[in-house]
Amino acid sequence: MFTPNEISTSASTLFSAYASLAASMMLVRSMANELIPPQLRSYLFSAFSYFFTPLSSTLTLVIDEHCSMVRNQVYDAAEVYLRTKISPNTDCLHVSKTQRQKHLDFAIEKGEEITDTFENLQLIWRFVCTEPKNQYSSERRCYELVFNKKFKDKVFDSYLPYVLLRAKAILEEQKEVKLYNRDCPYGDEDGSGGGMWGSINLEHPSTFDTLAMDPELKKFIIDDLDRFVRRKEFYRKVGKAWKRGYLLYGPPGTGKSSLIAAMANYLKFDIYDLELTSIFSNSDLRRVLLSTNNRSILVIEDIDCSVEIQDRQNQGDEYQVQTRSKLTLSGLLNFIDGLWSSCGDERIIVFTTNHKDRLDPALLRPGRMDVHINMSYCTSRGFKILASNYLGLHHRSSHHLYGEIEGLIDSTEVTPAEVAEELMKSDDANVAFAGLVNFLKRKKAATEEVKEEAGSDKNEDQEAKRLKTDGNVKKIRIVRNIRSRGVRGRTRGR
Ligand SMILES: Nc1ncnc2c1ncn2[C@@H]1O[C@H](COP(=O)(O)OP(=O)(O)OP(=O)(O)O)[C@@H](O)[C@H]1O
Ligand SMILES: [Mg+2]
Repeated sequence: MFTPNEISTSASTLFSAYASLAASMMLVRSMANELIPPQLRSYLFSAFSYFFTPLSSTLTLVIDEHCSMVRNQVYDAAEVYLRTKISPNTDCLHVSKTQRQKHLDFAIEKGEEITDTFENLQLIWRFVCTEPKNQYSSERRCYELVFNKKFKDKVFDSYLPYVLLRAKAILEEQKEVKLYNRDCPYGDEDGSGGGMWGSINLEHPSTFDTLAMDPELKKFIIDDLDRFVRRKEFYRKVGKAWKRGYLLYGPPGTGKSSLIAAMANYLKFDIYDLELTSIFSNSDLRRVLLSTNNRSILVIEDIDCSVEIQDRQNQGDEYQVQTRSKLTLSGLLNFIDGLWSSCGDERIIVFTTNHKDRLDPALLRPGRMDVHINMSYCTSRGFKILASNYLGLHHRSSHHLYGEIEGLIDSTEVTPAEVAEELMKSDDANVAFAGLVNFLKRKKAATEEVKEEAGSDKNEDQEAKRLKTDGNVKKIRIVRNIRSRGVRGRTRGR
């Protein structure tokens, strides 16, 4: 133990030692200033600082907004990722929302810090903005990521890849599916200047849950889409372009367009709705298709009506010259194959038609449209989905007309669109179901009548053929007249 006297003596000794050290330092410094040239002096000073400053235990990564002229993906990912890490300690935030956005966007203010933890490792993110150097340059923005040096490898190998992946997933979740078409060729609604394609948000509410289809077919389509999106490496390995073609065929109102919307909503892929009648040449088509993005669905509706189907092989030279610059179906198919082979990833193309039998065989060739989907008339299994969605009736036992409707639907050619329309007529299940039963009965009767007429026409033709071979033309005319009068009479009488 020291006495107060001893403490005071030691303190004054220490103070005088420090004072003499400081005086000698000043002396050395003033001598150095006189003797050593300024450049050498500054070099010695930095070397001195290097050796005598305590070593920092932290490492700071600077993540700039741009690398050369292009955006830095790590910066963009950090911006998205950090939105989900805003803590109650954050003092200032930027908040924004454009007219088309469904959710609010947050961003931290310059100078703000966000703390993150990853597998017991603590990291600090700091948003830094530096004023432009002159009027020609712009503000420099970057994130600084600060952490303990000894975790450098973990940050590079695990944390940063994790941030990139998380940001991608967050963007996917938030993505608003867009519908592009060429009706407004002066840019999209965000004002981003799409040029060839204008876009609006796809507001189509169709999903696989709302689609009235046989459950097996629905499952097959979902599985096929899932397999397609996860097979990037497979396509690369086998040397095939990463694309998939679907041909949807069936009568109007069976849900072809609804299925396309459901696919887009499921995959979060944008839709490019291509009206081929607005394309006049192959070069036009090339320009338009090259300006579409990856992870999208290119849709060509009513393909049988869109392009004149020409068998080019059978045309003369003159014809070839005339049509060289025009768009033909085979030109379109060859181009799409070529385009996708050279650029573009994760592309889906969908053709729809009401008449599969009228399509060019080139389109149906194996390998061209990978999946052919028959969108058929409504079945009792499809009705189950509609009754559940429209009226909340999930079982046959939930309404006394349910069973009768199922029987009628399975024996009548009625589209899901027609059934849906009847179900929408009232919120009261009794009224809606009674209306549907009436509609189905009328439809069934009309269909049977048409079949009957077709059958009698067929018989008539067969008989006419027989009479013709007998050389009795007069008799043919008589038979025809009698038959047609008979049929008309029956029809009117109903
Ligand atoms: N399979 C279905 N499931 C649920 N709703 C359907 C289905 N099919 C049709 N609908 C209803 O009918 C409407 C019209 O259907 P959609 O436009 O999808 O038919 P489409 O097959 O594309 O007809 P088109 O050949 O005339 O283009 C849809 O908006 C939807 O309300
Ligand atoms: Mg359609």
